[in-house]
Amino acid sequence: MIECEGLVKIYKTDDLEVVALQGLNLKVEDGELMAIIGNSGSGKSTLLNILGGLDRPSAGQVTVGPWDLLKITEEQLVQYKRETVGFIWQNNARNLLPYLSALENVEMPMMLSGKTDRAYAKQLLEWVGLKERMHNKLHQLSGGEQQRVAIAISLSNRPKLLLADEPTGSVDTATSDMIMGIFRRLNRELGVTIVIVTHDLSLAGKVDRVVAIRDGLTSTEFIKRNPNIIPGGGEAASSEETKGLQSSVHEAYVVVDRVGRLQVPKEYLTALNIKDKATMEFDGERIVITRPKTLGE
Ligand SMILES: Nc1ncnc2c1ncn2[C@@H]1O[C@H](COP(=O)(O)OP(=O)(O)OP(=O)(O)O)[C@@H](O)[C@H]1O
Repeated sequence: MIECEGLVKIYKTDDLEVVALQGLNLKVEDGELMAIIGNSGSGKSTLLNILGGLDRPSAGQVTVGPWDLLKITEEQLVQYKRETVGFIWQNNARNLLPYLSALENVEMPMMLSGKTDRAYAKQLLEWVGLKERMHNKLHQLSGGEQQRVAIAISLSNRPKLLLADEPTGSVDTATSDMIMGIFRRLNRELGVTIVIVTHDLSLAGKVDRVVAIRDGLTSTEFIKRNPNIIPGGGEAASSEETKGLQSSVHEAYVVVDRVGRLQVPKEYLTALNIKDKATMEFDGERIVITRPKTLGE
């Protein structure tokens, strides 16, 4: 579904250049329910905005299904956003129309693409648990309910890919669990590929795979353990921001890209006082990285 290779995004302001993504690699299979985690400023939203067609990449490769998002024309981008991808933000108020009912809100994007389907709109609201509230105006609904309307809206044009930026960021735990339950059901029953961006580690246990981003690069991957496999290993990629994921649920892997690059967690380097050089040895089974002994110590 998604393939990013060497994806670069540079934001240019008057006298400053920010490299938000610096050659990121990511592959997401059709029908996956996965999360991207990372600290503030790591590039998560930048990546999601690119995948959602809201922002243009600077270089590298990024494809979503048949669409090449680097080469896509403005016209095709409109079609892509309408047909392929659905988007959910943390704060959806700006995307909802308060003077319309929940049902009318869900029908709005259908109308814009000329395919109104009331029965499907109602079904979506039923799926998100708002069957009884569909005729209520938006302002009569709670924040959590509005968030669920937003999920229904994001699915109104039957997208194959759903992108969610901190979808549980401003709701309580019960609502957050409910939203994750809806995602899982949509994923299992409709086969929608879902990518969630979050800094909330507790969401991680509720998805099949987690990819950690650090400094605009994918650094670590956590894949749900097969319960039949006896736990062991998986310590290789732990770091401060992902420590909570070293649970019995996920197995951790450090991401090695096609040319053999990987990221060493900053705290490992600090602990060993490794700055710009290290010694690497292969002992037949392990690759051992140590502080260089010959460099002026
Ligand atoms: N429009 C922009 N112009 C300039 N710099 C930007 C812009 N958008 C993001 N950045 C910078 O790019 C980097 C990555 O930002 P991004 O919003 O993708 O991070 P994030 O991981 O989503 O963070 P958060 O969790 O705080 O939203 C940051 O250094 C940010 O300051």
